[in-house]
Amino acid sequence: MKVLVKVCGVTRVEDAQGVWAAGVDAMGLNFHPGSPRFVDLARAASIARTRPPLASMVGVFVNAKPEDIRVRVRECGLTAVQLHGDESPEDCSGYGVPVIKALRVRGPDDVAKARSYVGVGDVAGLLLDGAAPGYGGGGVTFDWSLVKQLSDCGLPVLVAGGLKPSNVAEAVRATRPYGVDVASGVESSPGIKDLDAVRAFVRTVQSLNP
Ligand SMILES: O=C(O)c1ccccc1N[C@@H]1O[C@H](COP(=O)(O)O)[C@@H](O)[C@H]1O
Repeated sequence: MKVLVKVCGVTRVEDAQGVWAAGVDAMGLNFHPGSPRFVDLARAASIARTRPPLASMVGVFVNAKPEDIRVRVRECGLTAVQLHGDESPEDCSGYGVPVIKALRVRGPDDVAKARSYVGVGDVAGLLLDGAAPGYGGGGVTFDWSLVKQLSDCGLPVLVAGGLKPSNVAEAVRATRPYGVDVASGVESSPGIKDLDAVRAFVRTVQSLNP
């Protein structure tokens, strides 16, 4: 199956246009105030208007208030929310769009914990990230061999954390994920996308598709 590409943490309309043109399937808007990729609502809405009709726009949230999430879903036309904090399974519904629950992986127990989100609320996918200090976007990989623990979980699994053009082929071969997600690995500085790197990343993933 085709491996989907999500590029996360776009902060400028011009970057968004270049990212879509590179052929990505999904884009992430980061609503975590602690992130260098944070976008306020007005900026997010203008970036969201660049979304091509069949592409996905995902809002990334960390322990956010449900009403704040719902406002951003509505105002930006988000097609999914990515909950990247300490949200419990009970926190994973009520936004009107599918939820991707992200978990930071230090070892097998964190992957096992991911199973507690399967079949719960609106959880439609799992995302495994490396465990850098902070909540995400830290550019740190994890042990990709752990992904197979979720092979029978019944949900799409995305792999993230420290991916870049030079290692994404290895990650895809090792995990055969539903999708890959990248933030810092395709940037010239935090929040500013390097479109050459985005294109190289997308080309590499596409070259591995059947
Ligand atoms: O990108 C961020 O700053 C961020 C902040 C808080 C939560 C999630 C964040 N991004 C997500 O982190 C992973 C991995 O990012 P990276 O490629 O290692 O930089 C990815 O899923 C982003 O969506």
